[in-house]
Amino acid sequence: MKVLKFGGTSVGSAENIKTLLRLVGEEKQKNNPVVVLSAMSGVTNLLTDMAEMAERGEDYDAHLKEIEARHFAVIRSLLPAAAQNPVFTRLKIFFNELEDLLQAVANLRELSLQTKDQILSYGERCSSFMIAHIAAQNFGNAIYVNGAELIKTDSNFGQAKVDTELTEMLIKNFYQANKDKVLFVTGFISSNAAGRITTLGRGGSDYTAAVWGAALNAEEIEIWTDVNGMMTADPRIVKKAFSLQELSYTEAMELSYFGAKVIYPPTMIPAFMKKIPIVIKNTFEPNFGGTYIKSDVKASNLPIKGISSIDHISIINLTGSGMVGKAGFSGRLFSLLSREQINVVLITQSSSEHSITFAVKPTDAGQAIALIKKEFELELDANKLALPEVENNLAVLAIVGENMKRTPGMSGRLFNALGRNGINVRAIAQGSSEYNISVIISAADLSKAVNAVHDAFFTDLKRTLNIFCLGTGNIGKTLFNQLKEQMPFLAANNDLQVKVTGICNTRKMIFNADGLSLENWESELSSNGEQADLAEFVAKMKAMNLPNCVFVDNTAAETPIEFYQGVFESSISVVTCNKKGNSADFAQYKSFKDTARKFGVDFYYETNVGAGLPIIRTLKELMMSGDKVARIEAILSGTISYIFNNFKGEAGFYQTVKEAQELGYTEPDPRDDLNGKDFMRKMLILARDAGYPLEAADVKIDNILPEACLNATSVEDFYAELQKNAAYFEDLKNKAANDGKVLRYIGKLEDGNVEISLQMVDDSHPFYMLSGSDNIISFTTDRYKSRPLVVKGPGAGAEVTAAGVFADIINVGQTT
Ligand SMILES: NC(=O)C1=CN([C@@H]2O[C@H](COP(=O)(O)OP(=O)(O)OC[C@H]3O[C@@H](n4cnc5c(N)ncnc54)[C@H](O)[C@@H]3O)[C@@H](O)[C@H]2O)C=CC1
Ligand SMILES: N[C@@H](CC=O)C(=O)O
Ligand code: NA
Repeated sequence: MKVLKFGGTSVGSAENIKTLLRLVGEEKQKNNPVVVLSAMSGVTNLLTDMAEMAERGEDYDAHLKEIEARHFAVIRSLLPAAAQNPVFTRLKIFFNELEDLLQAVANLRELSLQTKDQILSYGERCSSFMIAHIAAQNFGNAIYVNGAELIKTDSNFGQAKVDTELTEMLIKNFYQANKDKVLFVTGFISSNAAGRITTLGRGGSDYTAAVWGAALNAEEIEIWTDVNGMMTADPRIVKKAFSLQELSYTEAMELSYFGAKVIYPPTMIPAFMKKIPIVIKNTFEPNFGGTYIKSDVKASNLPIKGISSIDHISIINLTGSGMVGKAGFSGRLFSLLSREQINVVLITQSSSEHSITFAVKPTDAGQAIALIKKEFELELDANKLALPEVENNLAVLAIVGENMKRTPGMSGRLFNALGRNGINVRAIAQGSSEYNISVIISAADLSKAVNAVHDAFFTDLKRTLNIFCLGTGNIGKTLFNQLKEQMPFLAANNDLQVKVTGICNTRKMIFNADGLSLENWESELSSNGEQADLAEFVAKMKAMNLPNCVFVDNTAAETPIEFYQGVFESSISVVTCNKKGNSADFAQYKSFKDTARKFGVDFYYETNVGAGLPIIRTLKELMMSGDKVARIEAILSGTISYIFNNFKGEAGFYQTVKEAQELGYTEPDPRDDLNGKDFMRKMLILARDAGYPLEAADVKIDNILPEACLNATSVEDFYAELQKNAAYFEDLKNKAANDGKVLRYIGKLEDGNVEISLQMVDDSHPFYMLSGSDNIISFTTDRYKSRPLVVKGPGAGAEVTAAGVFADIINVGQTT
């Protein structure tokens, strides 16, 4: 025999009641179930409001009418006319009684807990009476049971404690006498020895089901609700949360205690005592198999079962020598709070015993402080205790699961996820059972924290990276195309989901926490984007407070650089192809690196040198493993490389530069390539990464341009000067060709000195054979002494650059 409990939504409308009756009908084919019912959804709230309105002398009539109307609509829709009358009559009696009670409250302007319980009881009594009668029409042997008469409690109105022995006897006897019937029992309500109505606490209908299940040794207690059982996290916060198949009673208790409202925590106790499985099912999702809460849970490979949270909490800190070695101190403190019904959510105590921190609901904090001041007046006066301090706007996040006990590294994983996302932990508690680690954090960080922690533990799911991208030009656009094409690959092979959560260029900016569409981002940005404002963009990115964020700079501008520092300080990683950041002052370069390290985030800029070629990475790995760079020789301007590889025969210099620009090799301003500045930046960054604290002025640059070209004040003028100076370039070309040589613009770092020079090299030179926009770099190091380590390949162009940015983004993903 099973006990089936249906919650408010499941009894909330005629349509849903039909579904409920079908489910009960199916169960009845096997055995007559006991059916426990809640009030129709929203009715308990209406009753509470009405009681309080009456107490304040306000008019509650509209609420009463609404309750009546909702029940009567169901009766009219689900009962044939001939069968309606007795139900109408009984419900009208209920409503009259309710009105009398409310009138009494209004007259006295006083609402005791006892009266309130009496008022609330009509929610379950009306729904159960009505549904029992509808069921009787469908399958004959259904009866209404006022559960309040069978569940006996103490007189703690509002949260009564069950007299288990007496209750079990009453339930057993009643069931024995009515075995041939389907019982439709009111949830939530009970009565004390004097027969006055008591209630079992909000959510108490689940508890009623468990009490019945335990009394009758039911085969199962089914809790039918409107969600897919218990999930790994609150699905409103974590989109990727998934339903759990199995949980132990303790795990379910811990998860539901901290937030997950799916089941009322005390429900677990009667079920646990008798080892009766609880199954949570979804009335509206017949294909959902249910969450089983039971004792013989299969071994699971999930490191934790879930993350639960409470979003509003205050903490109270007590410090002082008065606590040291005083065995009775915490006893006095917590019995005082419990006596006054202040629920302590979590406690931590420092090992020096100098301080105790505990968490309470914000509404209890003031009273707790007042009580402490009174109780510890002597200690406070003697300065043995400092005045208690309250901190508000906090939240609790807890990871829960029995596997934690067996697996080392769980707390490391939790704190790493929090730390990388810049979430400050105010207090920590681990239950001695090791089923739960709880942290107190700022309420504003809760959503980010739960998502980050979910990603860190449920690694079989796709991890999410949220990227905020500056620049939609040559590189930015290509990156979006590559991301769009590679999404399925990333999902399948890297378990990674990259969401573009913000885009900004010089004109417009747009945001979407769920990810912007990569199909039509351009039209979205131009039609729905707001006016661009970089400071706003960065501020909004921070305010969105998403986990695992990356700030991607695909511009060639100086202004974004000003924001890097603050971005790192907000625990957001930076990926940039913009060389201007790392090639400005050395102090700034160093500060970026130090700040990223301090805040535990990444700073990747592989494309600063040689576009997607693995140059920065290679140098970093050499340095990290203790190698020392003796010399670097390199061709690092893709543009100039292309020009010298194609400025041959009939080709003119001006045309070849134009081609390089059209192929996407040049900087947005091609003068930066031809005047050597871009190359200088790259050499400077390499030198710095190799350990030399150089400034731009330390790099010696050989000019390849005549004075007039260097002085051009616009790109147009520049091109005009190139044309005018054609003879100069022809001359260079011929000189090299006559000697059987080629022109090469080569950078060199040796003994901390950097120079870039124009050279003519013959075929004995290792840099002779290059084509297209090839870059080449040779590292001579302690380890690569007699034969250098060489990296060579296309070092400019939108595809290879965007691919390099893409790889840097993915790398951030690897370590989050
Ligand atoms: N072309 C290549 O082969 C390589 C390029 N790079 C770097 O890639 C970067 C981008 O180059 P391109 O895409 O060719 O430039 P682009 O001129 O085509 O695009 C630049 C984009 O940045 C935006 N932008 C400029 N200033 C901005 C600001 N203050 N706030 C927001 N957005 C701003 C512009 O609106 C535009 O969308 C440059 O820093 C370049 O050095 C790096 C390696 C190779
Ligand atoms: N304009 C640059 C592009 C890569 O950084 C170049 O020509 O090398
Ligand atoms: Na590179």
